[in-house]
Amino acid sequence: MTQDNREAMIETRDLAKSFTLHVQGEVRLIVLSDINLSVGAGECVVLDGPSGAGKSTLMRTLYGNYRADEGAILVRHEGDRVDLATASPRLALELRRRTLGYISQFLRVIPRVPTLDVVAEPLRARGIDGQEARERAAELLDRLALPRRLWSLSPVTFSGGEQQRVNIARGLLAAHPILLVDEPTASLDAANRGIVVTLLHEARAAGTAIVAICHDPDARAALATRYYSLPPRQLAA
Ligand SMILES: Nc1ncnc2c1ncn2[C@@H]1O[C@H](COP(=O)(O)OP(=O)(O)OP(=O)(O)O)[C@@H](O)[C@H]1O
Repeated sequence: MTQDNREAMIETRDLAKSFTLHVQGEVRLIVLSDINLSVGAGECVVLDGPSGAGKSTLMRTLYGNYRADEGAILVRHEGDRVDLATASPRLALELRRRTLGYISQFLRVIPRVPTLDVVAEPLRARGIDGQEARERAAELLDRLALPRRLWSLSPVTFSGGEQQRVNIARGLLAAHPILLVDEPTASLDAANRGIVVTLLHEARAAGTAIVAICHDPDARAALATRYYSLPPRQLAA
């Protein structure tokens, strides 16, 4: 099934983003222009384009970390269609809590919080009881083969692959209907890559719409239901 015969969960309309380099003579870099991307429930669209094409910039703009210069980011949120490009900070936060998840490549956490609580936090933020949230976090950490002896420790000192699995568990636990995933397998060995691919397949089967950046050829092929090529970039204005 393609995006044409299902309703978009997230859709951009003529999205544009540039950066102005204030300390470098006000040079303006046009990174994204005319981005029209539409992702339906159960799809995984992998972003395509050479290094510097703007894949990470698009992900950050879709999540609202970067403000779009032009265009719309239409997100299906609790039965409504919301434009994240113009949403209030309060609505944007609510969207992130319930609808739009982001699994970034690197873990950023408050020091001293145990791993189990780091993973359980998105459920707690939705008002789910601490015990239940921790039990669900534990199931996912088990599936991701993160040793139990690490669960009571802060992940700040974990290895790259351990941190990545904590990040993935945290990002998947809340089962957001839309998931932005940046290099989900970059730091993982083959066995763990396989587990992550399976978990993302399960999310898709449950109807999650996924946008991913993934350089690893095997993981890309396993994850993608479709590719989106970023249009060629204009040079500085
Ligand atoms: N915060 C920023 N300020 C200024 N320029 C930026 C900023 N973020 C990204 N850029 C520029 O935007 C362009 C696209 O970068 P981006 O990281 O989105 O590319 P990418 O396709 O993800 O590349 P890669 O595959 O190498 O990770 C680059 O030329 C980069 O220098």
